[in-house]
Amino acid sequence: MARFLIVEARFYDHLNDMLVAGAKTALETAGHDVEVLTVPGALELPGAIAMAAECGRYAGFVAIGVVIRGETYHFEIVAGESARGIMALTMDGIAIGNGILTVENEQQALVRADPAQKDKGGEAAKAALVLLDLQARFAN
Ligand SMILES: Nc1c(NC[C@H](O)[C@H](O)[C@H](O)CO)[nH]c(=O)[nH]c1=O
Ligand SMILES: CC(=O)[C@@H](O)COP(=O)(O)O
Repeated sequence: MARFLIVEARFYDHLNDMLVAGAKTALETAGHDVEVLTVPGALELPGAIAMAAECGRYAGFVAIGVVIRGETYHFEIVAGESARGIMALTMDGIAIGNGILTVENEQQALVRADPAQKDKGGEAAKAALVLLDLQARFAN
């Protein structure tokens, strides 16, 4: 049993609730403990995970967020930089599943967030579990 931290960027409440529920179910079904931390937006996710990783309390992380394209270049910044930051932490050996949706509209997000449909929160949690297994396999 390990302790996981779900870090959610709470930008769209109803979509977040579904993504977090899917992630929680996947982790708890696998027998792990879960805590949830909330940050304002997807750009805060990598920094928050980096800070939490420092304390050594968590075996792995799931980043949850929703970025919906607007009218400006902001979408590219938020979508690209949040993914880049999480990938950098992953390359440092931290077990993180990326559950940040980057979509054109709310309908696309709903289908992907819903645990009964694409369940991207659960998918991200399962990715974190795989990375945690790999950490153990390659530890010496
Ligand atoms: N537009 C979206 C954002 N933008 C906010 C940023 O993530 C950040 O919180 C702000 O720039 C302050 O640093 N965040 C999302 O999660 N989703 C969006 O669609
Ligand atoms: C992430 C986005 O594109 C969006 O939330 C911001 O919208 P806008 O580009 O219309 O300011």
